[in-house]
Amino acid sequence: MKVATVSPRSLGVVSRIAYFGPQGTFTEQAARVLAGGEELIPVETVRLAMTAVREGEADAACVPIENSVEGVVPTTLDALSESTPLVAVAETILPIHFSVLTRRGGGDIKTVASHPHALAQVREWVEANLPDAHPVASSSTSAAAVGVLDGHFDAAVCAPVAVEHYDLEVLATEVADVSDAATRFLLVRPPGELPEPTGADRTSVVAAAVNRTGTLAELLTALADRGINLTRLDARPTRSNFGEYRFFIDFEGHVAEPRILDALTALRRHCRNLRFLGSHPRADGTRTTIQPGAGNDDFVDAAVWADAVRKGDLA
Ligand SMILES: O=C(O)C(=O)C[C@]1(C(=O)O)C=C[C@@H](O)C=C1
Repeated sequence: MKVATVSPRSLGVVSRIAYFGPQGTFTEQAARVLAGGEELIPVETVRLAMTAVREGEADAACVPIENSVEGVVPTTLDALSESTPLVAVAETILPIHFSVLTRRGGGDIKTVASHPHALAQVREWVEANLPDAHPVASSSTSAAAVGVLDGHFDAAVCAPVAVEHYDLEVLATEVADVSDAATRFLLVRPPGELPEPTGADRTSVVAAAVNRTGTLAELLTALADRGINLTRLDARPTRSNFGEYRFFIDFEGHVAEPRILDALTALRRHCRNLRFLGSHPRADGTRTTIQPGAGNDDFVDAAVWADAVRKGDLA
């Protein structure tokens, strides 16, 4: 994955950013990239970071959304689809490699703790280098460091900056089973003014489709028919009825474009519920692919033609 960052163009009034902490997480670094001079507020979980925004204690939240090795962060998807809507206004992608931290002068390493996404990215390293250590899940990489300080675990798999916050010893650096691993982070806030389209944008929705034959195919066809390229598709259970799913769909383009607006209205017709999760510039800068006949001008021309036909000016 190409790694780059994008400054949010249109953040409006954002002065307090809640982030998935505590201090020293990768998410804190992402928040620093996205924030500029804003006040950063560490919060224990992804859901609580979004709750802080929903309850007005923060103006925006920085949360991890997907990792190139371990995939999507399920708690982020679930928290985005529940309660009052939040929309993503910016994203950044960070390269991910870890440091392994232990207590100063600590003895045998029997437990190694971290966020499940982090443990999944260092499984081979742990098997090879700490064969007697049990992996233990913690709420975040920094929470694992706190756990080592408190004597709950023997080692923590952390972001390299964690050592600046926690008085621990560095056992290893540059730890990663996949050397070019990366995680994408979002800045989310309540619906309002959206960032300007740049030609290299991403739009996200969560769709609760009607439970009958072919509905997912209908959603995907609505996008394919308009020449819109998908960048991610995930399903999460609705939690209410066994076997019922919500589909999280990311695609190229911005809601300010006629072709994207046309696609959204088509998706809306096929869904029990459709939530818009934002349009913002892509961190990797990849420009939107436009298929022949599916450009914004094509959509505008076609709408003008249809309107003229409706008015009896054309046939
Ligand atoms: O615990 C952290 O440091 C985080 O920021 C979370 C998180 C994740 O959710 O994937 C972020 C990046 C890494 O991939 C590992 C953990």
